[in-house]
Amino acid sequence: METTRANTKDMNSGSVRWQDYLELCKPRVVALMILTVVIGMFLATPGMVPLDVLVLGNLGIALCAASAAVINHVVDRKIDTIMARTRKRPVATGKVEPLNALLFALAIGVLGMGILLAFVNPLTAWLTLASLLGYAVVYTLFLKRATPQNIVIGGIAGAAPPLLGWTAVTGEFHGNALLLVLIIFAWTPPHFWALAIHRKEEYAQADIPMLPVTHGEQYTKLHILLYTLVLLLVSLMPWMTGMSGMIYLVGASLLGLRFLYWAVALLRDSRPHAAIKTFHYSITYLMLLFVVLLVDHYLYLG
Ligand code: HEM
Ligand SMILES: CC(C)=CCC/C(C)=C/CC/C(C)=C/COP(=O)(O)OP(=O)(O)O
Repeated sequence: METTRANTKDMNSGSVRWQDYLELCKPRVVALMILTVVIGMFLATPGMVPLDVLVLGNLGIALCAASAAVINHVVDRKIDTIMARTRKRPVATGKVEPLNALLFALAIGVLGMGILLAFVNPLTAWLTLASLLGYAVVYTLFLKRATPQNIVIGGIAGAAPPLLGWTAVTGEFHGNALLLVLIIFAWTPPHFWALAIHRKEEYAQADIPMLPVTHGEQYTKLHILLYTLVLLLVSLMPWMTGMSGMIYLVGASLLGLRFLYWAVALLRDSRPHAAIKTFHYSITYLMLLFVVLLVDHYLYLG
């Protein structure tokens, strides 16, 4: 038994590659976050974002977000082995030792914070650290295992990136930046619960109290629809407040109505694979919504 475990470990740790460390950083999630950071930066100023803030701000924030993602892999290594979606992750399989992953998280986290403190500003650095701890510690270690509202509360940390971009440029809070945070906050439940419906059995097996497990699929689908309605309303606020113009109004409405279509299809079970399709659409939605915000910012038609 011992020999087998040692052999497996040798086999796994012998083939550690840099791609394993990259995977621990959840690069695609961080990439979308950085898109919202960049757009938060551009919306904060009528002109050009200073190049040093653009490059170093995004680098620092990305390193901290990646650090949080690595810690998430370490904390979740046991439950990750139970779920098919996460079973092959480098720490879960033993390919990367938890201690090595933690040291990696510490290194990139300290580097990210150092960059933000030295070259951006302290407000952005501390808000980024709060998001890092909010996700890696508050959400992953406590909320995820404690309540089906885990992702609603944890969503505050995930929603912060556009605010981080804004403060990186201006050094202060602004209502417009908080509107962008509110959009991602309202988007998170439909984004995640759609996937959680699709993966309900796995979460149940791992004993994680995600909403479809604790309250059933129909209840979750109803809440996805309600949050999608809130999202549609909140996404129109940049236009209502005069922050964005007609291009944004049209874009946000079309994207939001499409989201609503999927939320209704999911509730009525009228399309095959509606849950996973809603999840995929949520990502396209957020990406396009922020692109439209940027286009509108520079081509403002009133
Ligand atoms: C508490 C908040 C959030 C939760 C619980 C959550 C949950 C998840 C989960 C479980 C996945 C599947 C990952 C996988 O298959 O390995 C996922 C994928 C994804 N999430 Fe989220 N998410 C949250 C917030 C965000 C935010 C704020 C963003 C970006 C702004 C984001 C962007 C993405 C992207 C791009 C993917 C696809 C990743 C891929 O294809 O590998 N998520 N999310
Ligand atoms: C500094 C900063 C901006 C930090 C942001 C933190 C961050 C990377 C948030 C990602 C959100 C996310 C993918 C949650 C899923 O975790 P999960 O554990 O529920 O999903 P999993 O089962 O796929 O690991």
